[in-house]
Amino acid sequence: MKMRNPPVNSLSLEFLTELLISLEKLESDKAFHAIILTSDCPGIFSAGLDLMEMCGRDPTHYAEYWKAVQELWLRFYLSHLVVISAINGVNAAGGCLLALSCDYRVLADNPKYAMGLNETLLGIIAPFWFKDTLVNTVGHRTAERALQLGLLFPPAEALQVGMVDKVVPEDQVLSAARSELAQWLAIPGHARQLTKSLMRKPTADRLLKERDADIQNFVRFISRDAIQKALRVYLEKLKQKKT
Ligand SMILES: CC/C=C\C/C=C\CCCC/C=C/C(=O)SCCNC(=O)CCNC(=O)[C@H](O)C(C)(C)COP(=O)(O)OP(=O)(O)OC[C@H]1O[C@@H](n2cnc3c(N)ncnc32)[C@H](O)[C@@H]1OP(=O)(O)O
Repeated sequence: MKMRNPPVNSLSLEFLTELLISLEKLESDKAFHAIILTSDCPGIFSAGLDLMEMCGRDPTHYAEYWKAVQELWLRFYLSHLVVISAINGVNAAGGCLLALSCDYRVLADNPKYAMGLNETLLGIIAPFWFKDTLVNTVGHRTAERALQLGLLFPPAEALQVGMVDKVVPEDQVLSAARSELAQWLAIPGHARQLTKSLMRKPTADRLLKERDADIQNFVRFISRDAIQKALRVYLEKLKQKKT
């Protein structure tokens, strides 16, 4: 699955919906057993959630957007398919969450390709299920420091803290993902799927039990004047980089 939403693969409502539909199609076709998730945007895996969806819109839109973000995470996190990410670019926040929801992560060795949950740098907060997904991957202490400081880890550090499983030269990222896949596909499917569910269901269940409350929290939080201002300032900084 090659993500293509130029220029930065930001996860707009339309793009989230496309990803969700593609994933559902693959999952319902018995011929498919695995997905390699990668990007078609040079140097960028994903810039994360689309800030334009969270800025200057009305509460109904925020609720619809957040429901789609939840849906995509639940679907990826609990997918019965083997999902491996071949991370071939910088990967921030919501994009990093997608990669963390995969079964295995290969990252291209380029110091520009940092990844992490950098929400605090924007003046916003990673929700509990983003946090839980990171804790499940790198452990509590590393997650606490990474989340508070909004750290984006370059490849060597991402590997060292366990945020990715392998770092390879840029031109080998897809072939490394394919080689890894062979090992996962050699395991009897039902045993691997049930084990994945055993490991992940408690984390997913927490959101499933509190989905509506989580949407309401998001809408309340994102609608605050101070948060809207912080997001506008951040977007402005991104645009000013060019001048
Ligand atoms: C109580 C709590 C309850 C609930 C929680 C509440 C709320 C918070 C939850 C929210 C969780 C949020 C998750 C997120 O994912 S937020 C997004 C974080 N992403 C980032 O910080 C990345 C920002 N982007 C960049 O750093 C760079 O763009 C990047 C990816 C390094 C690429 O750099 P470059 O190639 O130089 O490209 P540009 O910066 O020039 O960008 C091109 C173009 O794209 C626009 N853009 C970039 N990122 C985004 C984005 N995430 N959304 C929308 N648009 C984006 C950028 O502004 C440029 O636009 P232009 O019009 O100038 O061409």
